[in-house]
Amino acid sequence: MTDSAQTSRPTGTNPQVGTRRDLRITDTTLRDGSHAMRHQFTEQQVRDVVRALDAANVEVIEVTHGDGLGGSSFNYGFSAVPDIRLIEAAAQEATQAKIAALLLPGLGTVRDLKDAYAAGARVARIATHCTEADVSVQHFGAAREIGMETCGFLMLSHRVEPDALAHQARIMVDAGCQCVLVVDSAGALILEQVSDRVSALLDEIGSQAQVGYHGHQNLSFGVANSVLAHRAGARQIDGSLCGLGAGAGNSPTEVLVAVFDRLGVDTQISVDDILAAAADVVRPIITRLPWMDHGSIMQGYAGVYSSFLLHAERAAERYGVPAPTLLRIAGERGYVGGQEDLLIDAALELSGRGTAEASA
Ligand SMILES: CC[C@H](O)CC(=O)C(=O)O
Ligand SMILES: [Mn+2]
Repeated sequence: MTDSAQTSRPTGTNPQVGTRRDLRITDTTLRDGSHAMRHQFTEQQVRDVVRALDAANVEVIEVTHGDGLGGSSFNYGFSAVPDIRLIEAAAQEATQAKIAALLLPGLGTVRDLKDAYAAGARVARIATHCTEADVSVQHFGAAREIGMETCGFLMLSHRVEPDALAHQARIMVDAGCQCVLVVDSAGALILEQVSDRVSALLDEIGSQAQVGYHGHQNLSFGVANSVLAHRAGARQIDGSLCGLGAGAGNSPTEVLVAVFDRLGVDTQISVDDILAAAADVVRPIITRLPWMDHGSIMQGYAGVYSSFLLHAERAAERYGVPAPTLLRIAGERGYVGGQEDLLIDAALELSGRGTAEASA
């Protein structure tokens, strides 16, 4: 069966995207991958990866600290090189690709967004927790005003039902968002749980904006979920070379490209070039290859933000407790992005030392 036979959803009316390709794959090696690299990407590495992705004809390349603009901090980990320098370097290397910057309102500011635009970023990806789209309104407005294309990230999308997620997508679109992504931050969504969310979003916003999907591999469903997302009508899908990303990593871009090619879905990305980019450019620079291990599978199982993995491992080592147990607790308590410091409280509790010592 051809893909078009399986797809009955509208593709949205966003005039800026999706005109040439059946599906846009955005590569986030240089942003989500920054978590796995402890935010230590060098300018040369960014140049090399952008050159390879651009040559393979990837249309959008995301470049920022793992936690977005303004993420470089004591809480999230300092970057080796400031975001703006990396964006500038990326924009210099790209001949056809657009550079995207992620921003979490509260961590990054409208000022950061304008600086990113001045450095060459042309796509603004604004991320909020899946129930807090209202904090993104100002940022979408500012991004559209300066002429940036916009995407919205509804993070930890597994935590709410499809209708509630669609309501949040509506808030983003009304604010100027042109594509809302179902973001499976914990790698917790399984098959129909993705397509049901994509369908609900399309019912709500499909006449005005596109819908996309961003997957993680914690339960190993990133690629399969991406196929179902596309069949449900998603027209933008995220991937990362070698799966480099938080938790067990992202859906590997090179696998997505090969799979969609075999399904007859046109991404306009060269299979040979993207395989070479993963094997020859990214694999050699990876200091820790994300994998489905004890901790990251627990994240998928318990529904925990993927970027908590390294924070949990550090707290576990410091207080002599098991990281997977800490992550399970984070899931049970419903911690969200920004609450990384609570992992330290949980580690203290687990170690029997109580939380009072945290401030001692
Ligand atoms: C900015 C935090 C986070 O890494 C965004 C993201 O990629 C996700 O929620 O999956
Ligand atoms: Mn992610």
